[in-house]
Amino acid sequence: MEEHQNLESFLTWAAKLGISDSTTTNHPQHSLSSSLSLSNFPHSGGRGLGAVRDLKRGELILKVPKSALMTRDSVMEDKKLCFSVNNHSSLSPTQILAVCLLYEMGKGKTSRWHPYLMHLPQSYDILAMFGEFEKHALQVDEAVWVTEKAVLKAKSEWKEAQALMEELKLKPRLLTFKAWVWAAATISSRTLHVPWDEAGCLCPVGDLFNYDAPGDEPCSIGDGEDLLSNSSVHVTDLSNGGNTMLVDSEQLDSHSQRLTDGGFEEDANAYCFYARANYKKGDQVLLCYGTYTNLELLEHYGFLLHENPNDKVFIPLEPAVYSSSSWSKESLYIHHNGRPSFALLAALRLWATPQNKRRSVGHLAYAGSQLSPENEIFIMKQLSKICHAVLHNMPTCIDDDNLLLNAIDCQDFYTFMDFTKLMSSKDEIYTFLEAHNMKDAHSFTDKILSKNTRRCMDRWKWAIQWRVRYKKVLVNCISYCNEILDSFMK
Ligand SMILES: C[S@@+](CC[C@H](N)C(=O)[O-])C[C@H]1O[C@@H](n2cnc3c(N)ncnc32)[C@H](O)[C@@H]1O
Repeated sequence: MEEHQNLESFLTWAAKLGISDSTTTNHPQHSLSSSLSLSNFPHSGGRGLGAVRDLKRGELILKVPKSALMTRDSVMEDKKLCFSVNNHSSLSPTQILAVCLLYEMGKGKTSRWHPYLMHLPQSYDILAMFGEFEKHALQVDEAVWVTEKAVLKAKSEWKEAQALMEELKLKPRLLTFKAWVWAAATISSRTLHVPWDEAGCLCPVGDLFNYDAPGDEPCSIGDGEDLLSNSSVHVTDLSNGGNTMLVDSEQLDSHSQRLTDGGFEEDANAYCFYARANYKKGDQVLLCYGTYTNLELLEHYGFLLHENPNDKVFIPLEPAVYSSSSWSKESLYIHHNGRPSFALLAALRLWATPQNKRRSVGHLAYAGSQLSPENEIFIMKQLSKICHAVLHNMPTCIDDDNLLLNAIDCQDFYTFMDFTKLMSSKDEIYTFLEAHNMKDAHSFTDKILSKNTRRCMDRWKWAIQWRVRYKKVLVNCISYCNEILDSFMK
């Protein structure tokens, strides 16, 4: 009830700032009055925006005036903050935005954005906050390494910003690493790209759209993988570790040739959001924040997609594969459907060609052509062998992972243990039970209801879901190789 009232006052506050989903120019009392409504979508993002009527692709559905956006500039209209920030020029734009956010939080009810700040999540499940145990549950070195790097980065950025935060006399609870992680996660998962600030902006109401991957919409440019990855114009400056939600060039509506997602429009002096598809009344209205692999989604947003057309799986390759062609390491991967990337196929074909013949067939390999049946058979066997080896070296198999996912959903100790008994490898589950002091029915029942344990289990679940997707891609790649090999036998 209280939450509902808070929500109402947030949307009334938003309407006063001119945030509106209405296409007419009258000033509604409530920012969501004619196109969208706030709803819960338990299987795709939780809180999100739904269509209150049928929406047409390309239709303007939400407008957030510049004056309502929370940016470094708008927060730094506060003279004291501005003065102090100017003495700390070595901090990055994202670090400064994090300080601005914590500074505004410290103002409590006197903050201009108080109703908005009250609606931000209180905690996040972003990869950087996965604990030691869940990190290892990822099982893939590359993924564990990404997590470790994210934690180290957050720690060093927090330390660098300490002097400024102390100078601003932030309350002790806002000076903690926990508070910093909260601010960094808010920025990582909610900022939108703006052309004038690489840290991006926080956009009240506009940041309630949940994510849809590019590539699924009706007029996408097919699955011309390498073409597609180049056509994604990331407007954000990722070199700064910034991670603003953005719009891809491939989302240009083929009919109207205008963006079907959103962006800041100078003419309107507002952030404008457009329907990216036709929606029926009641559907969730989604936004594409960019092109992400599942690991990147976990790292920056704390979720993954079971069907992610942009997922990529990297496998260990011999150094000679990397040096056999000029393709970058990042382009040598396996697609979500198990197909090797264009570059991986070409690099393998050249690698399997005797060095003195590579020059003469290079043009064919770079054009994506097979070089000979023998060459193709050899590389398919090699690729399949690598995938088998990676799968074999993982501590658990997909069946065990699925049993583990079922066990994690259990609230009852005995059902939990029934699933465990079916697993061939039980180490992970015992380590978890031990670490959380849940080894018998009594302590299990006690702990399973605690918020902290539930959160740890939810994160553990994300980690397992990620590695299941990873393994499935490898299994699909093996099937792909077998299909090609079979076609040569006919
Ligand atoms: C910009 S916010 C979207 C609104 C958010 N659901 C809220 O309650 O404020 C982005 C966050 O929403 C969640 N999210 C967005 N899209 C999702 C999806 N397709 N599946 C699961 N979670 C999603 C993730 O937690 C992500 O970090």
